[in-house]
Amino acid sequence: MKIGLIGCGRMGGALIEGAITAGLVASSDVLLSSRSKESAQTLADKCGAVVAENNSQVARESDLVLLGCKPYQIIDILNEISAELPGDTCLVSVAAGITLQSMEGASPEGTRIIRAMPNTPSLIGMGATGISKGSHATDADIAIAQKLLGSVGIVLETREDQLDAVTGVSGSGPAYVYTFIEELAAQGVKEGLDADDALQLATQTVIGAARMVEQSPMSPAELRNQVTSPGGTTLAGLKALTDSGFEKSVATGVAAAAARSREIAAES
Ligand SMILES: NC(=O)C1=CN([C@@H]2O[C@H](COP(=O)(O)OP(=O)(O)OC[C@H]3O[C@@H](n4cnc5c(N)ncnc54)[C@H](OP(=O)(O)O)[C@@H]3O)[C@@H](O)[C@H]2O)C=CC1
Ligand SMILES: O=C(O)[C@@H]1CCC=N1
Repeated sequence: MKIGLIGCGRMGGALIEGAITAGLVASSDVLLSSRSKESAQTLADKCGAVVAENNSQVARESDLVLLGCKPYQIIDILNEISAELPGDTCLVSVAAGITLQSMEGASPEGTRIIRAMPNTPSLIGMGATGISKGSHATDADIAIAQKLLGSVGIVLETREDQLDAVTGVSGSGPAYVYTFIEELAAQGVKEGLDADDALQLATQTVIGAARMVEQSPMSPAELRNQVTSPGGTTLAGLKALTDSGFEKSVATGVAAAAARSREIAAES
């Protein structure tokens, strides 16, 4: 199978590197194109893939084309490559908010399209992705997309109308977690820790707690209870967090990202 990537940025690059590293595709069977030759060449130097002349060559010569460009570029790129698609190509888009219907409308009749919402921990094989099937895509296409995206993390198939929620939770989620780690460490410094120590402690705490949720049979609420002694420090910390709107902040953050995803869909 030949895989093409149009748009050699962070997300597309991570997915292609993951697929090659996992042995899903040989690097010589991966074709790359980007707006600038430099981006495509930089990725090719890292993973051994081949730089194409342009987007059209990628469309012509690939069995599966991964669209790794920004949401506002997707429809223009589909218009640019449509005439070159051989007819049995499967397209996989990672663009936030760009619906299957709008992509199908800008592609030749019958084009098989999968819409995906990955996240940047895919760069280290720890991604979380939601995927949805377009009206012409087959179960075999979903299986290939599961393998491609599964080479860099977990993949859940969802309804397309759930992808805005996926974006709010896991697509944008890493940024919320980075902010949390930053704040945890910053206050640790104010409480007397050295900056390096505070960042290490905050980071390991988030990794450890996430692993506990993943590996323990207990719910997050039960795990929280285990940390919280009556009259102790955690209770004091949790009360202050709630009083200053922590849960509400997280909820409004997720809702705003999901709403923005719906807004991009309405604009496209
Ligand atoms: N970053 C994230 O956390 C996530 C991003 N996404 C989605 O992934 C997509 C890419 O985002 P991200 O990787 O962050 O962005 P980047 O800016 O890193 O990558 C976008 C790439 O598209 C290329 N590009 C622009 N115009 C064209 C064109 N006309 N033809 C071919 N390539 C083009 C750019 O090329 P060049 O470098 O040569 O200028 C760039 O490399 C977006 O649609 C986003 O919604 C989805 C989930 C998470
Ligand atoms: O911010 C964005 O639009 C992209 C999509 C999800 C994460 N980053």
